[in-house]
Amino acid sequence: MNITCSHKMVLTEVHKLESEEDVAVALASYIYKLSGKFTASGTFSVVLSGGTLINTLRKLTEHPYVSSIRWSKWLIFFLDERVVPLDHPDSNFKLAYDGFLSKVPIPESNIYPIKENLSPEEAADEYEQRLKHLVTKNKLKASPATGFAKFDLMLVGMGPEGHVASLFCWHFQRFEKKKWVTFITDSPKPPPNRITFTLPLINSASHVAMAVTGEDAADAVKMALGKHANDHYPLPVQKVSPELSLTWFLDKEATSEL
Ligand SMILES: O=C(O)[C@H](O)[C@@H](O)[C@H](O)[C@H](O)COP(=O)(O)O
Repeated sequence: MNITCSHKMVLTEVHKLESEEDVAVALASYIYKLSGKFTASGTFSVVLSGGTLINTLRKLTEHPYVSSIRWSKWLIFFLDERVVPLDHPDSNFKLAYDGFLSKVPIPESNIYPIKENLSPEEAADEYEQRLKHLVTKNKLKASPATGFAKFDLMLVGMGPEGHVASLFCWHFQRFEKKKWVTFITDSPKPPPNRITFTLPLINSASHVAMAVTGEDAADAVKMALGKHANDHYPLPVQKVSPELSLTWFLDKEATSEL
């Protein structure tokens, strides 16, 4: 494991693990400990990505975690979402529900999917307004540094060309400074219509865990963590810098270019 501090004093830990199974085991243990810390005195707000991340969470649905986590204190949000009905095969909510949420006792009222039957722009605005309302009602913390909602933990996956959430390299959404949630109608990863948290919202979180596995990710991992990291036109993943800690969970294939 490597530990470094960036200029923003973000603690960055890199766990280089042998296999995807080891990543799932290490991620579950990390989330369990963080959940214990937050739920001892309040709620634990968790933001989920789509993609392989949901399957990587599988250990949380098993012994010992399934019966020892205080699930009733968890609040669930979506880092990005495809603008499709919630029961559509492309929906991140459906993916998360089938693979994780239906297997743990988080109250339904603590889960915040996007609203259906809206355009991408309307869906992004509606989600942003809902987050702002939750901050006003003190159900979500706010970052004193930025005023944006301050989620306790974001669980983030990375695409092979270094995208996170639905913030893609050559798309302007990655440069958004004011909005909390924005939209894209030409996502290079299908389907095209999506909403996504913006970087300022992601970077207002307390903790971010990046779970990345497989050979496809190796080049982007090298760009982000290698000795000669590309600072000229950084990949979206290189701009992830939460308030307290950034923890990478990588398997052998993902670190093969390091
Ligand atoms: O809706 C989505 O597509 C995801 O939220 C997306 O941002 C995902 O996390 C990355 O593309 C990594 O996906 P994989 O883990 O499947 O490589």
